[in-house]
Amino acid sequence: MATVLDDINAGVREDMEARKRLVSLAELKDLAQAAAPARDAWAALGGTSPTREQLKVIAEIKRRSPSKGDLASIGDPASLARQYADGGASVISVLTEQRRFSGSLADLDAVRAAVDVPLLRKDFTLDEYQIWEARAHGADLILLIVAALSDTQLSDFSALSRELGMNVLVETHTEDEIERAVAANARIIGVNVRNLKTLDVDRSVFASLAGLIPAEAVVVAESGVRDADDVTHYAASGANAILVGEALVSHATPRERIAEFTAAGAAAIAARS
Ligand SMILES: O=C(O)c1ccccc1NCC(=O)[C@H](O)[C@H](O)COP(=O)(O)O
Repeated sequence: MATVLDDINAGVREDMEARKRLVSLAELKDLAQAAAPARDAWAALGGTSPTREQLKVIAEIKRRSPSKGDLASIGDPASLARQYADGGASVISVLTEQRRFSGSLADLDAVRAAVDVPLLRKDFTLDEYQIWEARAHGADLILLIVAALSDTQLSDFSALSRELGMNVLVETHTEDEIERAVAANARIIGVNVRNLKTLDVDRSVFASLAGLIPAEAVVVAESGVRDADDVTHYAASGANAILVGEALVSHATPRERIAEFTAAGAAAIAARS
């Protein structure tokens, strides 16, 4: 039986084929080569810090989702991105998937023009075309979901992203997926506590898997942050960064919310050492 992730990916493929008819790969390559160099998301997430005593926040621009429906209208993604940057977000994640999340590459362009913070193009990457597209639109980091890719795709897509100067967030949800991420030499590894095949959220998944990730990698806890207590739980369990969508887009003052999460994370990291 097809999973939620299979259905999403089928729509992503169809939409990508339509874009390919409008913008050829050759044109995208020209645009990517003309773009300003990618910003260093690895450093922004503390990858170069020997102590990693701060919890980094990846703040997501997310209008709707398969699990929750409409979250926020976000008429001006650039304005939201500026609030995220002012609050201290280390990376801004822009969901560009259209059918299920109401995102677009236009959102990525608007956010790129508004902030200097490294940007994650958050999409379901299934083809090298999307990697060129991400770079052409100013992304610095792309998402690879292990559950959706073969080992060959994982390593080929990672290699292409690196050639283009971008970093890769490799998303996992099981022990086996972490092994595959590590085998692909991933250095930013996310554990998504949302099972993308069923949409169940189980925050305990993070603590049970984080310890399997090598110490050199930046460890990202993805999804399910509701409040500072969840941040404390992830940071105490080994997170170097958190990826937060709903709790920011549905909050009246996302800037303050990010500062609150950063403080909660730093306190938990200090307590763990
Ligand atoms: O959010 C969903 O319902 C979803 C469903 C299927 C595939 C992916 C999905 N979300 C992508 C994400 O990973 C989240 O947007 C991200 O981790 C932030 O999650 P949250 O803070 O819980 O909004």
